[in-house]
Amino acid sequence: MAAHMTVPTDAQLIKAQADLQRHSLTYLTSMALRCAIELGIPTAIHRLGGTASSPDLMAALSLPPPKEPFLGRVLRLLAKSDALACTDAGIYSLTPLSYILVDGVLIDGEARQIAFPLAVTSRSHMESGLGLADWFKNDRALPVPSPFEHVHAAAPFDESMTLLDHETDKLFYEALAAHDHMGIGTVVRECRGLFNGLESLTDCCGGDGTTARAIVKAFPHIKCNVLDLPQVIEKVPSDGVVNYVAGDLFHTVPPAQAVMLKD
Ligand SMILES: C[S@@+](CC[C@H](N)C(=O)[O-])C[C@H]1O[C@@H](n2cnc3c(N)ncnc32)[C@H](O)[C@@H]1O
Repeated sequence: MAAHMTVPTDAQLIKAQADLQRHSLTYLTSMALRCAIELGIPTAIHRLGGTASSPDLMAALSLPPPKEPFLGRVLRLLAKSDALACTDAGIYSLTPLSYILVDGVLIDGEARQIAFPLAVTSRSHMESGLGLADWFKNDRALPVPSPFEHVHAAAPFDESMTLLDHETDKLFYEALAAHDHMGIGTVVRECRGLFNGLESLTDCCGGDGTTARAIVKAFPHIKCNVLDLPQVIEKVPSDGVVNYVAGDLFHTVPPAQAVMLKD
C-alpha cells in the first residue's frame, strides 16, 4: 500500500519552490567569489581608493561595455554574501572578507588567502562533487576511495595528483598552507592563556607545520611536533624549528603535554 503523504498547503508549496531555486543556485555565490578573484575586483576597489561603482570597475578592469549589467549582478551577489559592502547609491567597498583577497595582503605576513576559494571551486573539485551520487552507488572494497579519488583516480596531496594536474596540485598545497595559517595569529595574540605552562605540543595533522611554527614563534620555549602522513612530511624541508613526524594519527601520536587538532 502506498505510504500516506501530507500534501503541503499552497503557502508551503510557494515557499518550497522558492527554497528549491535558492538551494539549486547557491553555488553561484561561490562562483561569484571566484569570478571576483579572477577579475581582481577586491584589488581594483582598493586601487580606486577603497570605493567604486560598477562603471568605475568596468573601466578599471577593462571589461567590454555590454557586460556592465552582468557585472552589476555579480557585484550585488557579492554584496549580498558580505564579500563586498554596498551603499544605496551602488558604491561598493571592501569588507574584511574582500580585504583578505586584495593582492599583496598576507595574513600575519604569510598566507595568500585566494588559494582556498580557487582550490575548492577548481574544475577537479567541482567534478568530484558532481560525482557524489555515483560514488555512493559504487560498491568498492575498503578502504573506500574519496569521491575525488573515485572521479579522478588521484588524491589531493598525493603524487597521483601531481601527475594528474600539476597546477591544481600546487594550488591545493597553497590552499592548505592558507588554511593552516588561518586564525593561528589571532589565537596566539588573543588566547595566550591557552599556552600558559605548556612545554610541549603535538600538532596532529599539522600539514607543513605552518601552525606549529607560528606557535613556536610566539612561544619559543614550546617544543612542537608536527604529525602528518608520510607523503606530506616528506615534502617539508626540516627547519630546526619544529620536529616533523611522519605517521598516522590512528596508529601513534608523538607524546607531548598537549595534542592539537585544528581544522
Ligand atoms: C585540513 S588539513 C590540515 C589542517 C591543519 N591542521 C590546519 O590547521 O588547517 C588535514 C591534514 O590532515 C592530514 N591527515 C589526514 N589523515 C591523517 C592521518 N590519518 N594521520 C595524520 N595526518 C593525517 C592531511 O595530510 C592534511 O595535511
